[in-house]
Amino acid sequence: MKPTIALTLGDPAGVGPEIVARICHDEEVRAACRLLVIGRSMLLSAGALACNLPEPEVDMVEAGQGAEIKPGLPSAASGRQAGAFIEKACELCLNGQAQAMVTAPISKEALQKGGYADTGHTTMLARLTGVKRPVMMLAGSHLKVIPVTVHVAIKDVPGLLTRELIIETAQVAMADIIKFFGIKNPRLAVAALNPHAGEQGLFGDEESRVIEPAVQYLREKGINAQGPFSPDTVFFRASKGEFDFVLCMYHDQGLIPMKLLNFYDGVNVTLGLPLIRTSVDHGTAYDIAGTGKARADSLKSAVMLAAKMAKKAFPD
Ligand SMILES: NC(=O)c1ccc[n+]([C@@H]2O[C@H](COP(=O)([O-])OP(=O)(O)OC[C@H]3O[C@@H](n4cnc5c(N)ncnc54)[C@H](O)[C@@H]3O)[C@@H](O)[C@H]2O)c1
Ligand SMILES: N[C@H](C(=O)O)[C@H](O)COP(=O)(O)O
Repeated sequence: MKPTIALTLGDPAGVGPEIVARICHDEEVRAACRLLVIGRSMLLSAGALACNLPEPEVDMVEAGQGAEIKPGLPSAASGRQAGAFIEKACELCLNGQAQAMVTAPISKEALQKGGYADTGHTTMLARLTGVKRPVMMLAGSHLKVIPVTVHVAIKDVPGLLTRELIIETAQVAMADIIKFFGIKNPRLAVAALNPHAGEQGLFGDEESRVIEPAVQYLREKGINAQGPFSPDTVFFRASKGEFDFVLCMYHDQGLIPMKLLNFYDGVNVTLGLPLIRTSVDHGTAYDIAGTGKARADSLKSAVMLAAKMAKKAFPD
């Protein structure tokens, strides 16, 4: 049976309604899964109109309160709706009405203006499902990266990086990667924090103090982790096939190379949840919202991957 995918519209002031409308007309997507769009039908219609597409014929679950939304203008109301769509999709996955959820982009600022304390989907879904350590993975055909610290100020990164956090992040990620992606012994490269991996302590000691002991522990536990490697070359090496995944010490360390190589078809996957969630790798693109210019490739990759993961988790 085709898995049902709960697909949220994202922040309604962003490009979400447009890319969702595009996906609803995609034959390959329709063959791989049953889409269940979560949002407001008026928004989906407006997205289709902006893209010059016919009204999508798709199952829909109405969620959120009605509000006046203007493309390109995020607000408390758009954030509130975006949050309600995520809550509904999560609920449908937890009660078995959907086998996976895929999210169109939201703005963390609008979400917070809308009354949510979360810093994005990842932390919101962790809160809703009672998970302590959700793990973000950005997966592209050339590069797959897993940041250890995520939406935090750069000045806070060294203080947040602990041996335990690195170990837990890697263990959660590897467990789900083995389960969903069928890779038996994933080759995990661990990036250093400092230039040239600290150059033997000349430029910082996080490598010897925190990262090396974590890698050592992971290896003792049977995880094929290597490093810490110089951040300036480890992504090149991984992109050429030497490693399957790179564990990164902070958000931009991993997401810059990943988006540079895979912006249009990259997928954001949340690991460690009791449900399957994938998302686009791009943001709300307010600068082009309402113009019909947004590409739906990343959303298509996210839906196709979610369908594949759901088939693995819920075989016929
Ligand atoms: N999955 C998510 O929910 C997610 C992911 C990343 C960023 N965000 C949020 O999005 C907001 C805006 O972030 P940003 O401006 O840094 O990044 P962005 O990805 O929204 O935009 C960066 C540039 O890429 C272009 N772009 C983005 N998506 C595109 C698409 N599908 N087709 C064509 N061009 C596209 C935009 O027009 C813009 O020029 C922020 O609030 C951020 O937190 C959300
Ligand atoms: N760091 C993610 C990215 O750039 O793709 C992103 O902001 C989305 O985060 P959530 O999945 O937590 O909303």
